[in-house]
Amino acid sequence: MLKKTIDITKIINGIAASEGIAIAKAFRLEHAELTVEKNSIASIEKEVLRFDEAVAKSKSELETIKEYARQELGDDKAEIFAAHLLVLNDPELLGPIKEKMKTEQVNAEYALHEIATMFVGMFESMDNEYMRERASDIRDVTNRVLSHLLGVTISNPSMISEEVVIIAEDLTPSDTAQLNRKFVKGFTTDIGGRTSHSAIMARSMEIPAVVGTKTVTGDIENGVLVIVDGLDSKVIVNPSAEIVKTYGEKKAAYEAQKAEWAKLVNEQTVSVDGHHVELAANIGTPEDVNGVLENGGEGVGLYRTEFLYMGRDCLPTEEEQFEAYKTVLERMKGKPVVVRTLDIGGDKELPYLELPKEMNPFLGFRAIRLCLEMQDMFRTQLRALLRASTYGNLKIMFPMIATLGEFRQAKEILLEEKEKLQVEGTKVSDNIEVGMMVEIPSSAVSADLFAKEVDFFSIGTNDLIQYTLAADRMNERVSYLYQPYNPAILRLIHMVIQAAHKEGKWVGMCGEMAGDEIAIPILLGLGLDEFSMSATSILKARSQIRNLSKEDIEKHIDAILSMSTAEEVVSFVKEQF
Ligand SMILES: C=C(OP(=O)(O)O)C(=O)O
Ligand SMILES: [Mg+2]
Repeated sequence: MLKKTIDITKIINGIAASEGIAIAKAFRLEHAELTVEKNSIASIEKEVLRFDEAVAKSKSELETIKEYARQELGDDKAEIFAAHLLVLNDPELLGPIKEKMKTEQVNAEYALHEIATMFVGMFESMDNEYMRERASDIRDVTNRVLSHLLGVTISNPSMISEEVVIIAEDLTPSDTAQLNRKFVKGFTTDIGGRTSHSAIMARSMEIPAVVGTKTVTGDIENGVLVIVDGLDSKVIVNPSAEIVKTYGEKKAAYEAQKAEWAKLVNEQTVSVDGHHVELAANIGTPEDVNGVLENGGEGVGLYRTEFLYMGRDCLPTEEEQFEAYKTVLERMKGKPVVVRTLDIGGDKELPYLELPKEMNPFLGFRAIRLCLEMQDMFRTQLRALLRASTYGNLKIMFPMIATLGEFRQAKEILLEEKEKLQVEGTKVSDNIEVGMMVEIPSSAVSADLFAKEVDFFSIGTNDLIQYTLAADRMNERVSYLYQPYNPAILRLIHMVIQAAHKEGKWVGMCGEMAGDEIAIPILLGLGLDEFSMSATSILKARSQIRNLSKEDIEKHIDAILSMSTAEEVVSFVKEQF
């Protein structure tokens, strides 16, 4: 409900979900009130039929939206609706609803609402962001069925035919897929985070978006002028003519800059003084390769394979995994693809493994520790990888290596599976590099020992920072300690690169720090060989590196490594480079 009319300029802060600036009139996307009452039913057969009809209508609508999404957004985005259709075919959801109708003699709306609320609550309470996001899928699908039962029309954002900024509590995946880029210039929501479906889709559609503002629907009326600043995480309501002018300039400058970056799509990443580094992308699914190619990625620096294992109720088979790895390798056409073996645990749970709850999951039974114990699962993944290795330039890396013993054991298992495959007559590439993530301080400190045995390192700063400063990467209350430029982190990175180069090995970085504007000059100066980041950051990073001189930065490296605080490092980099 709208709280008040605003006619003065107001700035609302949120989370930048998609870069860029949008200036247009507000369009409130309101979802119809779906009020559910509990009634007793005389003829259960008729009520079940009414429910089945509502499900059928919802399916047919979803088929239409899926087709629209396929044409406008591509196959991978249309897959979301294929997933919604699966929900509507899922006996684990439909069964309990019908059961409730029958046993309690209640109306379909009530039974649907009760069971859906139970499932949504269950997913939302999971300690895992990916699973929590699935709650919104279930809510989306079941609301569609409910609207048919209640005879209420739900909003249809594809009908928008003038330039607008969408204001919504949240955008469901079906809302987002229906957005026409020609008219929808940006959007802003009360809830959501950077990894919600709507945020991911906004980035792939390149629609500027600020999510998680908490208040936009309470603060913005239809038709009011709104600026969505997806560069600085702000929404400006009722801007003055002067602010509109300033933002018009900021938007033009950003677009001109993007057009400049786009010219670099087929260029090499070479510094002013001729030093080449590789800019690679982090991916989670084979579909993500589209973004890597569109943004001129020189390789895949981190394929997070755990997504293959998530959002399902059993382990993926060797064949399923083989197909996924083969697709990525083939589509990258001989460019390096670093596949990380299963990194489950911590914030990434697999409910079907039914592992006991731990006091400190980030310090617990996760990643390589789990794989070395659950060897059947690990060997299946390694076999799929080895079989796929002949389709491209595969490199395998193990996550969360704390001791040399773990690396040796993991490599040993890999070699055993390779030998078995060869005995069976299956071809396996002979040039697979085997490396490890450096994300635990023990491996960074002892990098000289590891460097003798690995083919490469990839520094995982997301975890390395949390373990070095003992600050949970998910806990906002200790986020002040999550400091990429802390002297301890820079010194560890320096040690790892020095140790690897001494043994003639290459070093990459696949933590978020690799795509960070402040970190890039320092990492270049420290000698990092490969920077792996989200695909949409590649062109910007390439442009930055092409304007830096490695030799120049090297002259300042000792000074940077001697600085006492992260703040000192930041102001020095801003001033110098
Ligand atoms: C890249 C990393 O791995 P993840 O974010 O998947 O833990 C890291 O820890 O830096
Ligand atoms: Mg990690």
